[in-house]
Amino acid sequence: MPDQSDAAQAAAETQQMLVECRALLADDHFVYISGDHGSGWVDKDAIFVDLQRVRQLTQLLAAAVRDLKTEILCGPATGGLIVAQWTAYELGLPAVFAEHTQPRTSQQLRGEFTFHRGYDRLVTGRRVLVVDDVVNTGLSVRQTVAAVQAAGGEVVAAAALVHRGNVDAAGLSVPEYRYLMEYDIPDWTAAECPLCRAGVPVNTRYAHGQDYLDAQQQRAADA
Ligand SMILES: O=P(O)(O)OC[C@H]1O[C@H](OP(=O)(O)OP(=O)(O)O)[C@H](O)[C@@H]1O
Ligand SMILES: O=C(O)c1cc(=O)[nH]c(=O)[nH]1
Repeated sequence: MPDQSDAAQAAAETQQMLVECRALLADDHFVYISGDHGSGWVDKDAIFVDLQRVRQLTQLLAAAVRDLKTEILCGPATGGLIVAQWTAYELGLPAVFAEHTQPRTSQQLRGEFTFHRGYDRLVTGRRVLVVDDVVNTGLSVRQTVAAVQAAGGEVVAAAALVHRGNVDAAGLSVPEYRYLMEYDIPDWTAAECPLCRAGVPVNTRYAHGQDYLDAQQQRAADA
């Protein structure tokens, strides 16, 4: 376990890098992959285009998980895949990814994460670290954990660059959960969203706003 001053230093460095690339968005109306809504968004796409920054962030994450005696890393595609691969490189370990190949439905913005490409065989009997870029409701990590366990892997922990403040290790179904920084911005289920009630337009440039509006239209057409 990294000591507290190292963790505080890593959080400060992470926050500074995310502010520099304008990845921390607030005071708007976003739709998340879980279907929840919120006023903030961690724009990981602004991080991933700068490989020096990805390298620095994943060096910090690697330092935070080095003691876990992991044998292989696994992330949900797409953001988790990128962070899992770069972190694995820093640790000198292999990495695989889970992906959602089922199409989006009018009820769900995406399908479930499962293994393809024979990657299930690479986690069988191994100590696995599940890695995501941002953990919000934890749905993506939980589905990835379930895929690893179904394949006979042992999940030792989950790790992320950014924790949105909504879930803990128990909620992720993992023994330990480590992250570099917390960005705790309000979010709600779609039904309880005060921004919807106030008529604030959904942001369609970032996050999943456009898919949400398309699905709404589809439901109206199906009714
Ligand atoms: O904790 P959760 O509620 O599951 O939310 C977090 C997930 O949402 C994002 O993925 P997203 O589907 O937005 O995009 P991506 O395909 O670019 O990773 C992010 O990369 C995490 O995987
Ligand atoms: O819940 C999500 O989908 C999510 C939230 C967030 O802040 N950033 C992100 O990339 N995904």
